[in-house]
Amino acid sequence: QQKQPQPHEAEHDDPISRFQNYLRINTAHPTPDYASAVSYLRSQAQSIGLEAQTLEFSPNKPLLLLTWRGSDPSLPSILFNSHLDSVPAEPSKWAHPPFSAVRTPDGNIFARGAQDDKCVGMQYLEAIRGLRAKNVRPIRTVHVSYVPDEEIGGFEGAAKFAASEEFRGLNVGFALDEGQASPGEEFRVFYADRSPWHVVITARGTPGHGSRLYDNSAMENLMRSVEIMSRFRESQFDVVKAGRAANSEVVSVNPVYLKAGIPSPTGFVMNMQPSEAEAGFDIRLPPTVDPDLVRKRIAEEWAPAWRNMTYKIHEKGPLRDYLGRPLMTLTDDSNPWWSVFKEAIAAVGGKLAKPEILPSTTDARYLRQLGIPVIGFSPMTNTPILLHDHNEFLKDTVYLKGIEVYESIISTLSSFQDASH
Ligand SMILES: CSCC[C@H](NC=O)C(=O)O
Ligand SMILES: [Zn+2]
Ligand SMILES: [Zn+2]
Repeated sequence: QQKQPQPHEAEHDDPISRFQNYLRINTAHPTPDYASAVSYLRSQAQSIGLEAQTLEFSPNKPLLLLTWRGSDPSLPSILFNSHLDSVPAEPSKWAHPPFSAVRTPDGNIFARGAQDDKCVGMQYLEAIRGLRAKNVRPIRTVHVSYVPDEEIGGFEGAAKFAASEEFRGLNVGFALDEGQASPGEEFRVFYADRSPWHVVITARGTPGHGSRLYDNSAMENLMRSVEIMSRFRESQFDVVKAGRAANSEVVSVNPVYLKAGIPSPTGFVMNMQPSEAEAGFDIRLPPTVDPDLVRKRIAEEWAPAWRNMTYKIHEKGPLRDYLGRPLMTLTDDSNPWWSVFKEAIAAVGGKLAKPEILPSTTDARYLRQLGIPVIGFSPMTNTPILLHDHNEFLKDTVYLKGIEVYESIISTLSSFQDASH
C-alpha cells in the first residue's frame, strides 16, 4: 500500500526519493536550472564514489561527466548518456504540478521529465550504486554523461561534446541513450533517429484590394504549396495506415506555423491582400530516405521559384557519418555490442521488441556521426508514451525494475571482452 506523498519526502534517501529530488529541479526550457541539476547529480556521484567533472562548452550550459574506472582502461569504454533539460510544461493542464514529482497512491510519479529522460539519468546512477555495493568491478571503464540542450537541438551540448578533445580521450566503443516508453510487455529499442529539418517557405505576390480576384497573390501561392505538402503528408501517412511502414519509417511533414497578413491595432487589416506570406514545417527524415530527393521536391514542388516562392531548409544536425553512411546502428549478430546488450536484457527476464527507428530525434545522432554504435533505450514497459505530453508520469515499480535492467546491462557490457572491440 503506497502512502500519500508528503512534503518531507525529499528528506528520505531511497531510490524513489532520489528520483523525485531530481524531478523537482526545474530544468525546463526556456530557463533550465542546469546549475542545481549538476550540483545534485554531483552530490549523488560523490556518495557513490564516482569521479566527476563538469565541462562547459558554452557559457552556462554545463555538461556533467561521471566515470567509473575499469580494470583495463585500454579497452574502449561504454557511455550512458541522458539530457539534463526538459520541454516546458503548462501547469494549468496538469493534474499535479509538473515539478512536484507527486507520487499517487497507485505509485505513479508525475513530473515533466519523468519519462523524458530524468528516469534513465538517475537509473544509471542507481544501477552503479547497486553494483558497487555488490563489489562488482568493471573491466571496461563506464562513463555517464548529462548533457544540456538536447530538447533544443543539442548544438551547444552533445554536438560540442562529441567534437571535443575530452570526448576523444574517452575512447567510447558503445553508447546507450534514451528511447521511448512501451505500452506493452516488450522493451522498445531504437537503432536510429529521424533527422529534423525545419523548413520555412515564403510566398511573394501581387498585393491588392481585398475585393479583387486576380492571379498570383502571395496567399494563393502559399496556399497552393500548403495543399501540395498536405497531399504529400497524406501519401506518407497512408503508407503507415495501410500497415506498410511504421510511423518513424516515413517522412513526416507537419505545418507548425502560418504567418501572413497586415497587422492592425485590432488584429489584421481585412481588406488588403498581403504581398508576402510564410509557413513553417517540422519535417523528419528517416535515415533510409535520400535527402537529395526531399531537397529536390522542396525546390521544384513545394516552393518553386516560378510560383514566386523561396525557402530555407534548416537541417538540425548530421544526416551521415564521417564515411558518408546513414546514421544507423546495426542490430544483428555482426554487431557484438548488440548481442551482449540482448543477453543482458534476457538475463533479467526482459523481452525486446523488434528494433525500431525513433520517430523523434535525440543526441545519439552526434555519437553515431562519429561511427560509434548507439542504442536508444528507456526501460519502461506497460507505460503510456507521455514524453512532451501533459501529465507525464512513470510508475514507481517500472522505475525500480529499470534499475535492475541497467544493473544487468552495465555489468554485462563492462565485462565484455573482445579483441577487436
Ligand atoms: C532540432 S532537434 C530537436 C530534438 C528534439 N528532441 C526531443 O524531442 C526533437 O524535436 O525531436
Ligand atoms: Zn529526451
Ligand atoms: Zn524530449
